[in-house]
Amino acid sequence: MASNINGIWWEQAIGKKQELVFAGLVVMVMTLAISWYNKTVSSSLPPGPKGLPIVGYFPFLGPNLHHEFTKLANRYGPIFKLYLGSKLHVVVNSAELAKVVTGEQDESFANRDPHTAGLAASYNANDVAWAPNNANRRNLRKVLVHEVLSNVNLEASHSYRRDEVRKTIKTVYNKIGTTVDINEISFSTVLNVLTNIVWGKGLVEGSKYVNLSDEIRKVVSGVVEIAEGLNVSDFFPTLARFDLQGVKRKMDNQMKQFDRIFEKTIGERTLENKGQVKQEGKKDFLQILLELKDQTTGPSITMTQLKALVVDIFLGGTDATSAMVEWAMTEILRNKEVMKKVQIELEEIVGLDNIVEESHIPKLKYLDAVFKETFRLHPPLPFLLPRAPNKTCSVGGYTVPKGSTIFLNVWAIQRDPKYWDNPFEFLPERFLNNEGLEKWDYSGTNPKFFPFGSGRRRCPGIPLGEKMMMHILASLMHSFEWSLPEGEEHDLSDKFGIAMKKKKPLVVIPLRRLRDENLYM
Ligand code: HEM
Repeated sequence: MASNINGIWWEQAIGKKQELVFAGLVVMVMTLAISWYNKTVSSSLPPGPKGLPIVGYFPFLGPNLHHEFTKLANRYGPIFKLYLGSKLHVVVNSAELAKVVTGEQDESFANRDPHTAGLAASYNANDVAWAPNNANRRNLRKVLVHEVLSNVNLEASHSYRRDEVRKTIKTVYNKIGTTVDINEISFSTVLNVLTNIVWGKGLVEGSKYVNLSDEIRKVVSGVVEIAEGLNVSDFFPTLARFDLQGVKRKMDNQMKQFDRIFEKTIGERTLENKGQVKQEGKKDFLQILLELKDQTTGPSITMTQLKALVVDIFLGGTDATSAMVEWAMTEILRNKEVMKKVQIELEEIVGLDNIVEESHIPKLKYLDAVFKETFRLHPPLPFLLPRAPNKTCSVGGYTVPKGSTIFLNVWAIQRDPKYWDNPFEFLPERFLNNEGLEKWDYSGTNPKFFPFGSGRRRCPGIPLGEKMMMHILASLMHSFEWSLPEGEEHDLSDKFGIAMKKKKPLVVIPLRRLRDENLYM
């Protein structure tokens, strides 16, 4: 019995030993596999600067990320990586590789990884800009492009844009001889245009007309200010739930203000619509969206998507459009030859006894080239909106892991001497002379020039943005002569943000240009 027990014990001991050896072998193989994986995968990651433990490359970066990344591109080449906190970022700096990301592999790269502020400002990515590339987003984008921003709707809403531009010209006329902040007046004009296009006549509370633009201006400015701040949680996702800097809390508060405006306007409109037969013809965006929400056949949207889409329109439309008017005007005023050509074109196409109408815009070829050259040198989103691949991909022979943050450095590409002669000179003619040889438009099909993005995530607001910025700038240049206050000089310094703006705002003095005073009324 004892020997039997001993035998069993021995067999068990041998069995245990074999298990231990086996377990040891498994651990060894796994360790080797992990180290092999780490070695091969990390060595196949793009090159890039080494950072510090935990914080990564953060401490070495200045506030103007587009300048910093372009310096790194000169050192590490067309694609480089860097860790910011614990997150891997990959920066693409050549037209060839941008084409791979937004063309050949666009489907994999068409996702976003929204930061805390973006998520809170988009009703949890229920919008177009921050949503992952799923069926909901594709449906909503179709609604935005084909239903809301269709040619017919844009045409139907042209009087809103005309009225607001006329009001701005009148305001500037009343300030003749004094200073005008170009970004400020452009931002107001765009915001008023968008408020009118979205809400039509606005809101009547009791018997009082409520000016929605003022309320929306406060919220849009608040949202932009919060989103522009650096949020540590975005770079250390494990800390996100603590909301250390209160970014989520502050953004949620701003969004409550948006929501309050929505509740009031949607409530009032729903009451108005009750019992009314659906009207065809001129409708504001709110009406179009409410009808889609109630639609039982064809494309439809939820109430949350409706609100998120309206927020996208305000946030996407205002800052970038007004920044572009300011940059373009700065470049015109500091390049006397360009200014002369812009004025001659306006005299020929519009005439000094007339005001600029939207119908003139397609004929203003030189001004169009001025805008393109301005977009080349001062793209308002120098890295577009960051993307995040939904699977591990290979770009330029390097591994780009799933979920990493991708910056497409359009700022560097559009100034690269490899693609552009005299890249730092402001030469609108380059967009005219090459006609027929190269396609220059905002569609993103030319990988050397894609300030509105490219591929599935390209900006859907191009037709509206283009109409607004051309109309505002053409009207300002046609109606007034402009000069800097005495002793001031033009300054091209920029400041990275939601939209890249001038560091020093363009503040200039208008003088009357048109003969007939009535044209300013
Ligand atoms: C001059 C004015 C504008 C500029 C420079 C601009 C620029 C951009 C850029 C660079 C992107 C990112 C594209 C990418 O990641 O590939 C974008 C996306 C977007 N823009 Fe614009 N935009 C302008 C006007 C507008 C307007 C007027 C609207 C709305 C009516 C709008 C709505 C959007 C939306 C919803 C997205 C997200 C698209 C997506 O992720 O699928 N933008 N815009």
